[in-house]
Amino acid sequence: MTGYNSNGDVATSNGNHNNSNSNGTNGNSNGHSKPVEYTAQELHTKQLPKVGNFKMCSRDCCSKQGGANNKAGNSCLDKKGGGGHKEELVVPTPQSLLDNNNRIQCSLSPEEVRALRVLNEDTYPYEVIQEIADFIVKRAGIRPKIGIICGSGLGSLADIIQDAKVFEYEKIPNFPVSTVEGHAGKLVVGTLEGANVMAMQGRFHFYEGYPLAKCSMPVRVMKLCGVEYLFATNAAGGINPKFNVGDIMLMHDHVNMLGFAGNSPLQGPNDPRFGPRFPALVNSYNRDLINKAIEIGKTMGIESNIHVGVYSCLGGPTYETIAELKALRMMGVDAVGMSTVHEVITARHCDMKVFAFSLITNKCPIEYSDKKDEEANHEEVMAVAKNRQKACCELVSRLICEIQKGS
Ligand SMILES: O=P(O)(O)O[C@@H]1C[C@H](O)[C@@H](CO)O1
Ligand SMILES: Nc1nc2[nH]cnc2c(=O)[nH]1
Repeated sequence: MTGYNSNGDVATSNGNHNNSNSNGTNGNSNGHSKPVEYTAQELHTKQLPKVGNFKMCSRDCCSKQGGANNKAGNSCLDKKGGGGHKEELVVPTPQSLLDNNNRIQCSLSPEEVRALRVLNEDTYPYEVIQEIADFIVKRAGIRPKIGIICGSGLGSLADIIQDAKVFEYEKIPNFPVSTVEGHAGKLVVGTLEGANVMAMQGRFHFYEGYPLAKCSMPVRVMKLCGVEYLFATNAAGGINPKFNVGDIMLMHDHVNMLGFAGNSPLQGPNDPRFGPRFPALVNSYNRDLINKAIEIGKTMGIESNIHVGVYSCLGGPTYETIAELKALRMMGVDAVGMSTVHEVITARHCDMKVFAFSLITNKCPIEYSDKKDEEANHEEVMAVAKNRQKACCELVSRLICEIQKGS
């Protein structure tokens, strides 16, 4: 189980379950095999053994032996030979964790309980975010000024960072894990064009099962690390008929479809140390940076591939129906995706300057058709992103260079 000591070092997170025996169990004295220990992150991911390997230990079975309260150690598991479940990893049922007074038998340390609580809460307390930021800054040895979130297939934006210190999400205490192809799950801290930067190679999406506050929690980590500018990038479908595959749309506004449905990364109690209860979102996208990016596009000779437009985030993971795409177009949306908006809201809430762009990876159809090749798919999204990574990297680094010149 993950815990971390006062130095902020991860105590146990190497994925080795040293306490386990060859069955993957580590029997304890109350008659139940204590399951192999997992880090908080592992509990949340696919790394757990298949359920097929488990044998559930029922209350009936164990109550004959004294149940979870049986301190004598003579449960079904401990029987040598006949009758016991010894051959298989046994996971206690919820009922079997209760003692005779229906109280939960719990042998977790306070750190383990805290890690599990953080894992299960929708929002992160300020103190936990501060701890994550301290963990990163201490190990990176620098305070980043610019935060970059790499969109699907755009992880190479982080590969151009110099003197990079790389943190796997799984090794950062209380950090979620990336589950989507094209999102490596690494935080890269270093320098770019002389600026201290940190980049997320992999973001968190609502459709992965994370609540929005968790999806955008790293933006708050960035803030507490010292980040002033957020660069958010994404792969998106082009709804504006003038957009072509491979074009770049600089975001100047968004339509928050998840917000229309009553979902916000700022839901829940507001912590004024981050920002106000009711933040305004007009002028969320920094005009100065948009204008600079347009100028950079001209000098790169790609002005005809650069647009300024409105992005909308849907929950995903499905791509849109024709009726949805028509509705979005009527609302003034130019490009549609499954991310970024909640990150921008979180960044504006804590007063970061925001620059964001969409790489148009597919043209969204607006007429019904039987043509399979007009349907969006993630392989195409990734392939287009790979093709355009050079232009995206150049745009980002030249814009950072401009920021550096002005500071
Ligand atoms: O993380 P982004 O928004 O770049 O990824 C987009 C949206 C989905 O995650 C995926 C669909 O292909 O690409
Ligand atoms: N929602 C959505 N996300 C995308 N990401 C890349 N392309 C698309 C798309 O067409 N729709």
